[in-house]
Amino acid sequence: MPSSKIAPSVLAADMGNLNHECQRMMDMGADWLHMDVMDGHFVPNIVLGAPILSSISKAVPNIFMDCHMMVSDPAKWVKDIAAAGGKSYTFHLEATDDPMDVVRQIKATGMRAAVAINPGTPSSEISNELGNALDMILVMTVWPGAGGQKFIAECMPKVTELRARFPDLDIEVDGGVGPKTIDTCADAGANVIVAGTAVFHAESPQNVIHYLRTKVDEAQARIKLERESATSGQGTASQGEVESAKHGIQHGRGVTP
Ligand SMILES: O=C(CO)[C@@H](O)[C@H](O)COP(=O)(O)O
Repeated sequence: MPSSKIAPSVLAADMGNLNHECQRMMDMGADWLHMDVMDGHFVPNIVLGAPILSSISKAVPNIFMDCHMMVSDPAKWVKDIAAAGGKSYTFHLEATDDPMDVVRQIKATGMRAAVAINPGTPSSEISNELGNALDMILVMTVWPGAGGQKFIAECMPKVTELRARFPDLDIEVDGGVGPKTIDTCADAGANVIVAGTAVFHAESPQNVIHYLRTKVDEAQARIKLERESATSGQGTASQGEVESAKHGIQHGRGVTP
């Protein structure tokens, strides 16, 4: 069962104080920091880049930079982002005709490899061969390019389909995700949660991070139970079993946060 990971999106941070903002989120319990890199071509905006990421990785110990590359030429930036301290490299399926080659180049640097799909791209575009070569799939729940947009709930069936096909893969959602939309994401099977506005602009980012994590852990326990019931031929897990799985989480048993 993939563990929950909460990744505040730095796009919503105070851009003049990035080192401090990243450290603040680490102190508040973030697992990863989601770094949106935009080239002004794949999307209309220009944000971040390897020199800035390098500076952050030197200033913030133990940071895990989850780099979301909204760029037209994904292979071009692989080595630079790795050298800057990137730990995970997500490129857009829409930006390349040869995703397997980009994955190979990412893996050669030691980074984790991930593919993102836009709201208009069906999950069937991710072949089994590609999915099995990845560490993570990112299902965009807004059109990429800006923070603070409205969550597109119609993307959720893609998360459900991908979770069924790749039970152990990290599946990330990004865009308009926060306390009001986490249930639908978690129930569909997402375990990596990117949240920009909802976390950085919260009165208590710590509480929001904790809430998002709890919702994912509960849903993952339920999904696991349902999968086990289905494979053991016992049918669907009873409501009592689901409740007891949740209880285990609330009391810190059985599930690693
Ligand atoms: O990649 C993107 C937007 O292109 C996201 O990472 C946003 O930055 C998420 O921001 P919120 O919708 O959570 O404010």
